[in-house]
Amino acid sequence: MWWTIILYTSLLYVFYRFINYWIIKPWQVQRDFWNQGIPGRYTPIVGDILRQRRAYLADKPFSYVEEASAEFGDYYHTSFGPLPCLNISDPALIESVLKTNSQFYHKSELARAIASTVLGYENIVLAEDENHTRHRRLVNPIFQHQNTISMISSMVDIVTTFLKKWENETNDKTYPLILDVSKEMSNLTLDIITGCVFGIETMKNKYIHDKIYQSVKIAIEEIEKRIYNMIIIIPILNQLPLLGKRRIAKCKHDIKTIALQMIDQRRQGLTRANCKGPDLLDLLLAAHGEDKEQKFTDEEVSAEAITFVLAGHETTATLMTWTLHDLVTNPDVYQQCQNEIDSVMSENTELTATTLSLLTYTEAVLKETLRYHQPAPVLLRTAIADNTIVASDGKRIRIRKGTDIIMNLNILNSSEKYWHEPNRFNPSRFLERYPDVLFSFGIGPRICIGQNFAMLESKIMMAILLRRFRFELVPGQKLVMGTAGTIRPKYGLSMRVWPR
Ligand code: HEM
Repeated sequence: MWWTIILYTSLLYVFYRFINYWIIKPWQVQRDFWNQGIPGRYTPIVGDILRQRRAYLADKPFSYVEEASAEFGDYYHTSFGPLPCLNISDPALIESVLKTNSQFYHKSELARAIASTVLGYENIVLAEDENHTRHRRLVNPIFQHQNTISMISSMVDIVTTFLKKWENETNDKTYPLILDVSKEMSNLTLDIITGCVFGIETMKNKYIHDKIYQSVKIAIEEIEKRIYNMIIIIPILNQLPLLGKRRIAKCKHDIKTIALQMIDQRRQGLTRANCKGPDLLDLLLAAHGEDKEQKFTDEEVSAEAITFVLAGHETTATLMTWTLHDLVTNPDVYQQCQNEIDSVMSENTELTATTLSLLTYTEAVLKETLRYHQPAPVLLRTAIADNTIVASDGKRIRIRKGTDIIMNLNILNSSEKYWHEPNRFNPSRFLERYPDVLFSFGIGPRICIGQNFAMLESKIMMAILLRRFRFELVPGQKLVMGTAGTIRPKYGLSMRVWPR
């Protein structure tokens, strides 16, 4: 008798949890938004997933967001599966979530599910509250100006070595190389970030190099698959040890084992940095707060080092890929950028902080690409407490605990309200001032910690690439933006590359 009661009560509870998660809670949040006069739409259970999937399969991945923004404006509610969301592209709202009200928000479950599969939770990207403050306090000094500047010569070495392959294959100047520059930039930026984290000499060890390469690539591929087939958001299913999850776990294990070995070797003095100053591993090992006892453990150093590799690799590769695309499709801008690089650099000019500081137009080209082809187009948060955010038009929006916020930076970056001629690729707009509505690196306490590093390495790559090669688009190719975290072209980007 008692067992029957317990069984039925448990089943009833599970049923209630199920209905609450899939129907009641999403409906309550949507109703609350409607009552506040926020436009939007609600499709029970699936939400916008099918729309997104259709757009993705039609190779127009952002069309559904563009259509929704055109229909509803800069803020509207939808749902992603059962998760209730507020979509925003209004700069004041984005600033409220990321900066002024940041204490009420955590990384969203979706972002955590994606990042934690490889990174785990003990790292700067996923740490929250005081734990995040501690990570940030320890990591901030690592990316100080003098540290990144001392890595210039290493970055130049890595780029030069990488381009030897291209040079060897383009000896005959009558034929160009046909390259998928998206893949090339992905490999090049992985070389740079792993070289700056673990040391160039260490990365010359073929076993270590290939192991890290394969693990990073396979892990990213598998995560992309889990995002596209939605497994990552379906409770229980996302916990099952399916093949993809097991492959990611193996990559995570392999990278961590290598990272811990390298930390051990560095501590014993068996390896050393090849930069003019310390590399990122040295800096992580030496990082400490005001109280010298407050240091990272080896496990944390390893997690942070892997975080730098993953956070700094695809993002920068995407920036470089689209910069080359935007240059070849805007010949006047290309010419002006080329002229600047040629005037600053002769064949034997050493790239230093001073030479790089002269490349102001090149820097503007990179910033305009960040606007025009925002590498990470969407930022995600979940409200951990009820709070109110305020839009540019003065509208106050009450956010219920548990609501997801989807920040569509690409919609903001192409809005006529905030940008003059947004559909024109015009780097000159960045020569005057840095507009305060460009959030390509985020804003607030979680702003990208590697942004100066990213700009520095991108400028170096631009200077060397354009000095040595001329790029042309291969006509007739299908160019589609990716959607798995960054907009790296889904089918690659083919270019003819001529030696100069
Ligand atoms: C063009 C290149 C890059 C872009 C567009 C970019 C973009 C971003 C954005 C938008 C965020 C904030 C995410 C959020 O608020 O949810 C972020 C955070 C972060 N980025 Fe980058 N990033 C780039 C390069 C790098 C590089 C090179 C590194 C490391 C070497 C790096 C390390 C990080 C880390 C560790 C965080 C987390 C910071 C925190 O939560 O406190 N990023 N990045």
